Order: sequence, then structure tokens, then C-alpha cells
Amino acid sequence: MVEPSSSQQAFQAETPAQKRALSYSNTIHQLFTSVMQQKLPADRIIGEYFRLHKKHGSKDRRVIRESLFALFRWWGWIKQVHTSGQQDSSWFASLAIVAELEGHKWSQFSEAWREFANQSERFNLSAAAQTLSSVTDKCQYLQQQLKQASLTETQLLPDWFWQVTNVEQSQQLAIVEAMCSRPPIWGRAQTLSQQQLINSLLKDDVEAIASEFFDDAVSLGLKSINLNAISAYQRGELEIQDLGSQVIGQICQPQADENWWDTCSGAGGKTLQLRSLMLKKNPASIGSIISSDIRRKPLEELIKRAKRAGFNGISVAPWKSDALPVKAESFDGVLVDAPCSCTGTWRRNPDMRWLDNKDVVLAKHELQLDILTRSAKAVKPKGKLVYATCSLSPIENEQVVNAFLAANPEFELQTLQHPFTQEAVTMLTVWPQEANTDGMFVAKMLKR
Ligand SMILES: C[S@@+](CC[C@H](N)C(=O)[O-])C[C@H]1O[C@@H](n2cnc3c(N)ncnc32)[C@H](O)[C@@H]1O
Repeated sequence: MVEPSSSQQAFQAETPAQKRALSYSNTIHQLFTSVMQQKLPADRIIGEYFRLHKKHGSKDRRVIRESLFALFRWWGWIKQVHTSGQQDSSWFASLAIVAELEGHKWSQFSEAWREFANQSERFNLSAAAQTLSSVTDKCQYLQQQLKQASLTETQLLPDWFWQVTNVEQSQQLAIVEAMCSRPPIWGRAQTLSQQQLINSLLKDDVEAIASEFFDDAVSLGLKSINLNAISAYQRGELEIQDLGSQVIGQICQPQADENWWDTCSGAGGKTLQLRSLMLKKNPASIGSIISSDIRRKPLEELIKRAKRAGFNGISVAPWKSDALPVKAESFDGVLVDAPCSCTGTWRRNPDMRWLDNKDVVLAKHELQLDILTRSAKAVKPKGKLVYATCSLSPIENEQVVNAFLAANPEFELQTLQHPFTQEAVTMLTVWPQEANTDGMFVAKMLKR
């Protein structure tokens, strides 16, 4: 971590709000610099900071966290303002601008940041005259504030994102709009019905809304929640899983008596969904799932989560995509949720779009194809093979599936109905703007 700079001496803070605004600014600058220099996720840096600095109350944490994430969300524009890296007038301008762009409620602090910025001749910032709801409104507001800048909406995502995604121009604005807002927290009713879960959450003062797309999905809104204070979570009746990610289990459509292999299960978000879907079809389901991953820790976490839900039928088999850890040609279904660039999760991690570069998309193609090819050997005749990623790039998606199919003609693509748009497709990309989710990709193949 870098030491906070002594901006207090350079900028005149007289009122209590100005003093507080300077103190927040120091902390946010320290965290921002750490993320950029160490190239580590902002979530991790901020989590570690709050663990070590217990003095911050919940309001302080909110101002610091939301301002930090906002800087990354709007960095495509802000980097044209804050060019020095120092805690100078351009830094205060950046803080004031992102508070305005996000409509943050702490106007006493954003006013102070604006006053500090305006002490320099470079800036003459004013608050927005009205609520800025669209990215285009925001672009126009900022362009008026910064006459020398040349701003466009597509700058809010790195150039290389547009190069690796083949997005039609008519769709670009909708994608930027989604990528510059946060999706809600999505949950899944794991052992209860959707309505039973909503009723149970209400008792813990959490208002959940039923998803119109899946009868076990609920939106828990945008406010951060303390899961440990929610009884449905403690009893394993609720799992947190983005709605885009839930598409994958729905496409797998496991039958109650099937056996599945989840080859890159991580901590088992999708394993648990598969088992829940089996048990909802038949509470006496004799189906089973074997979950594998290169990392052992998440597999331990998966066992705990399965126990919390009271799920039988789940076991783990670590592997590192070498020799099969399971019996060949023995599974009704194999799910390959492959490691990828995670560009589809940028709404929740806006810093990653600036920390990563094009290489993250180009680097995993061979590994993805290798994992898919090896995993496919476990599918039995007439069995299903599902390939998924949370990438929005055809390089990690369609190109991997096409290369696999060319070398493995015994598999054929199945036509799918996109659950949000109802389109019939063979390769399904969930775009974040379709249903307020993360982005995902899925293709389902059948073994002849
Ligand atoms: C997209 S994540 C899986 C997320 C998980 N399925 C879920 O729903 O929460 C990809 C996983 O692949 C694992 N992985 C990476 N390389 C691997 C390899 N060579 N063999 C097996 N698993 C691997 C990672 O550890 C990571 O947990």
C-alpha cells in the first residue's frame, strides 16, 4: 500500500464536511493506487484494507467503496481527467465527477471535492442540473464540464473489448449502458419454492422479487446484504447465483435420475443448481453429480455448501485436466464451465476491464479446448456435453466449440431456446442487458 499523500496542506479544508471529504479522498486514493499498481482486484484490496482498519463505520465504508468502484466504472472517461496519478485538483475533479455520474447521495462531500478541484484554473465544475439517467446524458454532462476532452460512450470499455467481441454497432450503447451499472444480487430457491423463499426472506427484512424467467430465481436488489443474518441462507434454502449463471443449469436440464460430471466446478455454484433441479423434479431423486476442479479449497467449500442444503448425491474428485478422474463414457451429462477471461462479470468487477488486457481473452483458447476434449470422453452414448464460460468473446466461446466439433464428429450441437429473448440458437450468449445479469455463454452438444 502507498502512504496517503499530505493533501491536507495543499487544499484548504475549513468545514467539517471538507475535512471529512479530504480524509475520504486520502483513503480512496491510497486504495485506487494500490489496485492500479499491484494489478489486484479492487474487491480484494478493499477487503484487506477494511480488515486492517476497523476505525471506519458503515457509512465511511460505503462512501469509500462506492467511490472507488465508481472510479473504475467511469475510468474510460476519468483517465482523460486524472492524468497525473497524484492527489491533485484533477483527482478531486475525478471524485466529484463520479459522484455526479452515479448520483451519489453524499453531496456534502462531492461539493467539497468540487470546491477543491475548482481551486485550480483547470476546472470550473458544476453539479448536474438534472438527474443523469442514461450513459448518453452522462456523456453530454461531462463533455460540458470538460471542454477539451473528446468523450464517447464506447470509451467506457477498453478498445480491446470491442476488438474481441464482434458486437454490432447498433448494440454497443446497450452493452455500455449495462456494463456501467450494477446488476442486482440474484438468488436461487434451493430447497423451497420461489414463493416460500420470498416469504422467508421477508421475515429477515429482505425484499426479494420473483424472476419472470425461472421459477426458482429471485432478485435480492442492489443493497449489499449480510448473508449470515439470513436464516434461509444459513439453512441452505437460498444460494446466491447470478441469473445469467443460472441459465447454464437450466440448459443442462438434468433429469432426476441422471448422473452428471461438473468438470470445473469451483465451489459448486452450478453443481448445487443441478442437484436442486434434480430434486425439484423428484424429491426421491437417485441422480448424482461428481464435481472436479484443479483447486482443492473450492471443492471443500462445495462439500460444506452441499451439507448446508442437506443434499446427498454430490461427491468430489480433484483433477487438473489430465487423466480422467472418473469412468470414461459413463455420464448422462458433463458440464464444462471452463476457466476464461470473465469479461461477462465486469459489471460486478469494473476494475478488471482496466487491469486486464487482450491477452486474457487470447491466452486460454488451447486450455479450454483441451479441457473440453478430455471432459467429453466421460460422456456416454446419447449423453449431453455442455460447454459454458462467463466470457463474451467468440474466441473463448464459438471458436472453441467449433474446433471441438471439427475434431469430434460424434458430437452434434443442439438447438436451444434463449430463455430471455426466446430466440432459437445453437450457441447462446447471454448479454448483460437482456435480463440485468452477468454475461455468459453456453452450447449444448449431444453424443450420437
Ligand atoms: C468459471 S470457473 C468455475 C465456476 C463454477 N463452475 C461455479 O459455478 O461456481 C472455472 C474453474 O475452472 C478451474 N480450472 C482452471 N483450470 C483447470 C484445469 N486445468 N482443470 C480443471 N479445472 C480447472 C478453476 O479453478 C475454476 O474454479
